[in-house]
Amino acid sequence: MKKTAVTAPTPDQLQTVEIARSRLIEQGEVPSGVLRSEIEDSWLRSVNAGLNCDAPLDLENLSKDGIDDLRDKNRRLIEAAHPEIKQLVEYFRADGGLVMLTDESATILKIKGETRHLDSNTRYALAPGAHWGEELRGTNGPGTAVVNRSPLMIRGNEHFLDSIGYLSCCSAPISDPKGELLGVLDLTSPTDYQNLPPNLSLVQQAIRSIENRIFSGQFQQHIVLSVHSRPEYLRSSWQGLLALELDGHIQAANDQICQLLNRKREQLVGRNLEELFGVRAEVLLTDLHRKGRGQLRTRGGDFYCELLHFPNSLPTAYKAPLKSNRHKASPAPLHAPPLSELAGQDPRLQKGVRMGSRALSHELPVLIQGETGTGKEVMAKSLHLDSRRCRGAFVAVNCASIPEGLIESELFGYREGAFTGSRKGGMVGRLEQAQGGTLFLDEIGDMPLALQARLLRVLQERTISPLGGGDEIALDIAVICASHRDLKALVADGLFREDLYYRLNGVCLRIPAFRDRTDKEDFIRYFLQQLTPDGRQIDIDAEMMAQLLNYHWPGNIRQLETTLRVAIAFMEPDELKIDSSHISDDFLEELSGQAHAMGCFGQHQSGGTLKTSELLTIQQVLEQHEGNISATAAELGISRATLYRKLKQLDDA
Ligand SMILES: Nc1ncnc2c1ncn2[C@@H]1O[C@H](COP(=O)(O)OP(=O)(O)OP(=O)(O)O)[C@@H](O)[C@H]1O
Repeated sequence: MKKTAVTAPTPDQLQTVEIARSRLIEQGEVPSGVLRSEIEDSWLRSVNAGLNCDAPLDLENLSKDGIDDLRDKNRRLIEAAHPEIKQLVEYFRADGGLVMLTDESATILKIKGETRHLDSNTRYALAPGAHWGEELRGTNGPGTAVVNRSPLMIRGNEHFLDSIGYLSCCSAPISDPKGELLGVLDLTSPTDYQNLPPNLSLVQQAIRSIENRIFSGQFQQHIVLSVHSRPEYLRSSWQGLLALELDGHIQAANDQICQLLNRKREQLVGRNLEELFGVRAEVLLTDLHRKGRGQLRTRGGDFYCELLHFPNSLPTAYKAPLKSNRHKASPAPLHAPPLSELAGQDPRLQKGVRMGSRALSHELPVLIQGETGTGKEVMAKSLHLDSRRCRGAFVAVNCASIPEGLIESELFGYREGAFTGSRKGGMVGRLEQAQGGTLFLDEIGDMPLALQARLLRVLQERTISPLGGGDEIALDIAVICASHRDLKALVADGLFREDLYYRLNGVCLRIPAFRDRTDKEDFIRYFLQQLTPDGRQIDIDAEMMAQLLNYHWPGNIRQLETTLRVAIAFMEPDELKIDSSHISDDFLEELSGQAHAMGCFGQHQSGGTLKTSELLTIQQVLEQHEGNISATAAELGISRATLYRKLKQLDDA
């Protein structure tokens, strides 16, 4: 998106527009060099299109069927823009703001906000299905933004038509990941010149969030990285985005990353990560899975990056064993291994899934605890598919990733007036979406305290009343929660409500860290088979297997998955055994580094490899948290006292 410098007009400038307008009306010509250049160009185009300033507004809008077709065609855009439109409408309601979304030809798809100040002709012309192309309505926010392909504001009588001279617009184009125009977001309000520049910034920020959402949605089958030169902007609306193939080829880049790297999109797309940043994809991915954050180096400076999305890895072979009629009534097919396969041969996991399954059948909530990447969400899905609610929806909510201000409406929904079947103007919350099925609250430890009280009430009373009032709805859902943080420790620190903890904790399942599973070798072979796309029978060389079994896997199954997928990708079609040539140098170094460390520890310790690997993990997590004891203890799921005790062992070792 091009940058635009905008300021509020001075009284002189406003008078200049008046004079230019008189010239246009009286002499039929646009004076040169008097108006802002984008307005002058647009007025000229309007005159050349044969328009007059007093042309009528009440042109024919699209029929209802036409509007439905248009909305169908633009469904992805409408859904992606929904949260920002809602926020802007709420923010500007008191100022008489109207927020509209148009398609790429400036036809209105959606318009929300205050219309009381509009005259009836304008109200008719500002409705879904009305076309605001510049050739029809002259200079106007959406129409001119479509022509200019850049954000702009149009102040009062800079509009070409006299009849809308009492309005001002802030408009900005929305583009897809290839840079193609999708539509325009526009904020129209009664003329208030002083506030226009900040309003335009808000619209531009909303556009960035919408484009990022479209980007992530479109590249579900790819690796998506969030990139920025400053870590605090990762995962924000300012983030740069790159979509990659597993081998590091860049499939798409958003506007922000082009600006950050000072490159055109075509200089990024189609090239390999290694060419641009000197790092191979598998090395970066290993790093990202291990540390959560990586670095990309360029001559112009270093950039931080985080993994936003890794493609859903469960291949078809993995999805097959589910009973055939389970998904019939599900809103979307859900894939997860059957409980027996999920538990493998590990007795603790086997007991865990038995208890979880029993708890759900007795309508008890299930709490799943385990380090990141151990498979908490997979376990929740498998439990759901094994339960009597398997035909209902499985609705997952990540409490850590929804902004605090939105989590309440996301969970409980809201309504405009009472609900009838149509949900116009309202939103069905995630709790209600899970009706008849299972609600999975991931990272429950990150839920804000105020909302914890509301959730507790819902779980006790089994009813919800969406924001905005209306009838209560009786809930028939199973609830599974998960957290990698030790909820008991959070309760002790006053960060999690004790009553909610006991309410959620019908049964607590602890998924062991991968390093602690007793069936590691079997699982690695089983998983390898599931991940091999073409059904080849791939095996692992004995030395390599020994190293994998000794490794401490801080990223657990998620990290194992990346390692295996990368290894498979680097095998020649006729190769059938994974050895060190298929593993990145970086990871090999880490594997052998650990082997060395294990050897050293082994000489001094009688506790054996489990103990050693535990200490190594502690050391690593401690480093990640820069020595912060509380954070390390929370991540490891142990108390601070236990951590101190274990650190003493580390010193003694
Ligand atoms: N038993 C399993 N079989 C196959 N794949 C699994 C299994 N467990 C986990 N995975 C894979 O490992 C990855 C991480 O799993 P999942 O997201 O369920 O972990 P998590 O514990 O919920 O992680 P986080 O705490 O980071 O949210 C996923 O890609 C998932 O497909």
